[in-house]
Amino acid sequence: MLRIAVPNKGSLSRSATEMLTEAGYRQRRADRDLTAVDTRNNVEFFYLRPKDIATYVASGDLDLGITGRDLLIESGADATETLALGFGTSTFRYAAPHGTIDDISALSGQRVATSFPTLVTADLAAHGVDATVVRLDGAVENAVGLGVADAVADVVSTGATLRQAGLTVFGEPIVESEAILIRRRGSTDDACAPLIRRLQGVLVARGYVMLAYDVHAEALDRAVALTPGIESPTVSPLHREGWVAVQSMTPRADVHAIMDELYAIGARGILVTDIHACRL
Ligand SMILES: Nc1ncnc2c1ncn2[C@@H]1O[C@H](COP(=O)(O)OP(=O)(O)OP(=O)(O)O)[C@@H](O)[C@H]1O
Ligand SMILES: O=P(O)(O)OC[C@H]1O[C@H](OP(=O)(O)OP(=O)(O)O)[C@H](O)[C@@H]1O
Ligand SMILES: [Mg+2]
Repeated sequence: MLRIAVPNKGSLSRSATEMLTEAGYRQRRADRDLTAVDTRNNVEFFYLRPKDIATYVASGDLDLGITGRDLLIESGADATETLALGFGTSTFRYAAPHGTIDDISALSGQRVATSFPTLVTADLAAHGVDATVVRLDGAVENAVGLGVADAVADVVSTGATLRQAGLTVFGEPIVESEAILIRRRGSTDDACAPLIRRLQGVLVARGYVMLAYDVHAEALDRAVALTPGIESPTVSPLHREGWVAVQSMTPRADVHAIMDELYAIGARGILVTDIHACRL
């Protein structure tokens, strides 16, 4: 039976469970459940702290796991990113009170509070900066105001927490993070392939819509250039002389602009439908 690690709480938990449900897997019934067995698909899910997931996957005790890219780097575990999952996006950044530290080199000799000490120690070393890393468990934005640090390095999503604490980011983002699917380094177990393919299918179903329209055959080349699809669009004859019907998978983010352009070249009956599941 395939064994998969899923975040049990925190920012990634709900979206991870939703994505697995969308991929056709049975998930836990209650938020407090720590395991769930999907007998139909022969998969067992273990709900774990996202920070611990890389450790379980690297040891080989679990086959695959969902965690954050920043957490994988912080863990130093022997696991690799297999698939970016498109949710839980954040940046990991340095911040300090406005008008104090505004450059990574200025961290020299200063104290940096973080709950990601491995990641921050490595980044400071990469910049040749000798600073003291203050290890905290969370709420690190308070550390400067309370006097235990001069700067922080933390997850930034909306930036609201930093603003409230009177802190401003500086330097390039240390990590651009999102939820990722991980597996043990060097693992080539074929048993993992169906789950990976299903999650890829969910990403495509979420990222694309099915676009259908009618267009005069004379404008077909221009229409197909706008809607090339993934392989190639389906073109079928219409009863109406000189007209064809086109069906094409189109990136969701672009669909309204593409519909405007299709209309402008004479396409009509333009319909957009969601894709519920997909295997390319
Ligand atoms: N707004 C956010 N706050 C914290 N982590 C976020 C946020 N958005 C995305 N993430 C990602 O979620 C992961 C952290 O999840 P984790 O569950 O450990 O912490 P959390 O969401 O802060 O929960 P808690 O601190 O309550 O345990 C990281 O990969 C981080 O990049
Ligand atoms: O940019 P924002 O949208 O404000 O989000 C970022 C904040 O959210 C997280 O804290 P969390 O709520 O997880 O608390 P914690 O620090 O105790 O982990 C993170 O550590 C930041 O503090
Ligand atoms: Mg947190």
